[in-house]
Amino acid sequence: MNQGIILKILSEYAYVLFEKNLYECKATGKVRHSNQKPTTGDYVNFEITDKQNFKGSLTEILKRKNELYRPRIANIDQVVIITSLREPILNTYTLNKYLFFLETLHLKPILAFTKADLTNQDDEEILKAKLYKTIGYEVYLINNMIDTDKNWNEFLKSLENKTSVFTGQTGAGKSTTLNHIIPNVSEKTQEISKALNRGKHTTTKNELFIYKNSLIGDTPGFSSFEYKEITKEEIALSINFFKDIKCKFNNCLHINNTPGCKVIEAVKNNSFPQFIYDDYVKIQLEIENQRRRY
Ligand SMILES: Nc1nc2c(ncn2[C@@H]2O[C@H](COP(=O)(O)OP(=O)(O)OP(=O)(O)O)[C@@H](O)[C@H]2O)c(=O)[nH]1
Ligand SMILES: [Zn+2]
Repeated sequence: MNQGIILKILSEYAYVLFEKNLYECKATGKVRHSNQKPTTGDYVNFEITDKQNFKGSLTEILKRKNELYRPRIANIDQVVIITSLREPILNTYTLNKYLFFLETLHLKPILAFTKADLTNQDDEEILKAKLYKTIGYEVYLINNMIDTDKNWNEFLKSLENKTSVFTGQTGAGKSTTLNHIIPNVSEKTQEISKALNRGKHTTTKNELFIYKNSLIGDTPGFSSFEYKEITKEEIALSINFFKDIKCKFNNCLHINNTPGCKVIEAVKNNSFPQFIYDDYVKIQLEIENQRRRY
């Protein structure tokens, strides 16, 4: 019995990483009949059935610590939200939407701002990006046009020994950043596929790539937010920086000028960024309007 991790699923096969090799595994009846479907990121027990051709059979899916549904990836340590500072210009509303969504799922967000080379130090976008640091997030300003610099090395460090998933808007630089971390990532994947005799490499939308002791998943972004299942209260209660402000009202949504609300006070006396608060209010309204439609 061996323990490995599923890097991708293609038709009825799960590709399991074990001791630096990828094994093409089929699920045994026991797994097929359980109500758990093998998922990218799953830790699994499997038996090697053909050592030479790297084939095996899955015998058990181990308990998941968490799971994203779109894309389907399990056991995520952190989600890197990739946002461009320029081209397209910083859109904090989309960023904050991702951020709040992750907080309600209790997934750790990391903020990577790309295209730093297209900005100047005192640009509004840079100042905004840096404000996220002051409210407790890990923030990295990235330039993919040069090989490496201090910021880049720090960003790489944040990925060590973890399973990270990249997400972000179209054009933000997800693929470029992944290729910067793992040069020729698609060719490398192809080599593994060749060893498995599967001829042509097929990419899937939820695949984990290997970087040293880490795994990284590039996703097309949470294409549609599942805000439908999230309540206004859940968001208000999940956001870590609001927890730190400690509003004295238990079920406060921190909106509508609620008298005595500590969050609103923090915004008024500039100890909390106004632009993030404004996006928060917008998102709360959006959820309210969504509800009305049902
Ligand atoms: N100047 C500059 N351009 C960058 C940087 N990072 C990415 N780009 C460019 O931004 C464009 C979009 O990058 P992609 O990596 O394709 O973006 P993506 O997020 O994968 O986009 P989708 O595949 O549509 O989701 C490309 O032309 C990249 O060369 C950067 O740090 N600086
Ligand atoms: Zn409040």
